[in-house]
Order: sequence, then C-alpha cells, then structure tokens
Amino acid sequence: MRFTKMHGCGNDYVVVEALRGGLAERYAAAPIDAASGLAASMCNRHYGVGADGFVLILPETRDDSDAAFEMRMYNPDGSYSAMCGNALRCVAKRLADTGEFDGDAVVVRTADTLVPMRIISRDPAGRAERIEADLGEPIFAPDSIPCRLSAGPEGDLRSAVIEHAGGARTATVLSMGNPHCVLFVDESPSDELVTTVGPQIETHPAFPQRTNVEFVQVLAPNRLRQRTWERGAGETLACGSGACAVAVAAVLTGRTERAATIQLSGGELDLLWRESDNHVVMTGPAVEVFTGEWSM
Ligand SMILES: N[C@@H](CCC[C@H](N)C(=O)O)C(=O)O
Repeated sequence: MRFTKMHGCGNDYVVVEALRGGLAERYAAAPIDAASGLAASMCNRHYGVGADGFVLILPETRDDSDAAFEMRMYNPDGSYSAMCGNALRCVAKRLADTGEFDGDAVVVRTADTLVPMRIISRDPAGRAERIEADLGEPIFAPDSIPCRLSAGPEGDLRSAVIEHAGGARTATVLSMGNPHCVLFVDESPSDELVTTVGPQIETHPAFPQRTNVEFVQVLAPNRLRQRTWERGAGETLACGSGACAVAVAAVLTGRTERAATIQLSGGELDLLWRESDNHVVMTGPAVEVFTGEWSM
C-alpha cells in the first residue's frame, strides 16, 4: 500500500489515497473503525512510519453531497476524529498535486462537514503550497460539543470553570466538528503546564468523548501563541482545528480581533472568524515529505 508522509506546520500525517481499486473497495463502504488498527500501526514512531495521524482519502459515496472526496482521519491511538484542519490542507495539496481536480478549488467532506478549500499559492513546479480551508461555523451547544458542563448566561461555554487535579481553571469550550477546550494563560505555555494539565483535561469527566486542549497566550490583538495537547495524540507541533477554536475563543472573550495569526510550535496559521457568515477560515501551508510503501 502506497502512502505519502505530509505535514502542516509540523503536525504530521500518513496519507493514503483509497480513491479506486482494492483500497477504495475495502474502506469506502466499511465502518469507520475498519482502519483503526492500521492507523495505530502506521502512526507508531518506533514500529511504524510515525505520525500524529493517519488519513484516508476516499471517493465521495453520498449521493446528495457537493464534495468529490471524503477524508477520514485517525489519531495514533486508533480513534477517529470527525475534523482535522491540518490534515485537510494536506489532502487538498495531495489531490491538487496528483491532478485529481481541475483549478484551485475543491470540496472535501469529513464526517457531516463539507469543507471548501482553495489553493492560495503554488511553487514554480505548480505544486500547492498554501491552502485556505473553510471549516464552517463553530458549535457552542454543550450537548453537541459534547461537554457535560452547563452553558453560562451567554448561552455558551465561553467562561466554563473546570476543576481538575491541579485546581480550577476557566476555559472556553467549543467544537469545530471536534471538541476543544481553550485555556488562556498570561505567559508562554510551559512544558509542565501542557504535559500535566493537558492529559487531565483531555480525559476529564466533563468531556464524554475526551477533548483537545489548547494553551494560549495573547501576544497582540491579532497575534496569539498556541500549544496543543491533542486527544488521542499527546502534544503536537500544531493543531488546525484547535487554531480555529482558539481564534473564536479569543474573539468571544474580547481578547483579539476576528483576523489573527496564530503562532504554533511548528509554524504559523492565519485565521479569520468571518462576520458575514459566521464561518472560520484557516490559511496555512501543507508539505509533502516523502512517499513510501507499507506491507500489509
Ligand atoms: N491536529 C488536528 C486535529 C486532529 C484530531 C484531534 N486529535 C481529535 O481527536 O479531535 C488538526 O489539525 O485539526
């Protein structure tokens, strides 16, 4: 089975195209968890390829969909995630570079979300470099995140108090198709904070499906520093859906403007929470590292 190793701001993925032939037959109609074991094996950094996630690109099989492709993304522990911002940009790049669509625009479905994407810039050989992805509207209803905490007076979880082993913290909790718990801190988030509080909140009983945890320092009204403890992966160098959640949380709590650049450990992403349609749009790089073959 051929695969492509890719990354977005250092958030790295094993990407497998299952668009036709045996792979498409094996996975397109199969239950989501059919690829969980393969994902865990390939993501393993000692016994596999090593990655923060495993991505399958499938043909769209829903009749009523505007998408031509489906993305399924799995964490290194084999769990499926309905959203993954950095992987989506990698998928758009791979599809563009292999001539699977014409022009600069493509729509990819992940779970029930249609994500329109656009190639913003290409290298001299015509390969996609920067990609814009519209992740749609943020989700605030606690049951839909899902989060067991009750909404505050504003009807959302912008100032939720989460009690954990190390104390109590105020967080903004929302979904971008996957759950995020955003914690603002006064100083650059430390290793100790991320690796101690991250796993405590990931598995906190308030989150029945666990959560991703973002630690964020505001640097300016249009610039933030983010570190992420990811559900099913541990700390990663970047999280695209997390950056979208951070941009929304920062606006909701009056910390930044709607357009902001987020500085992640592995690179930068430009974010816009658009006023006109409430959509969150992320722009950033996608990079191919190497291709390989996996014996099945
Ligand atoms: N790094 C990703 C998110 C990957 C999925 C996440 N760990 C989850 O389980 O929700 C991104 O760039 O969005």
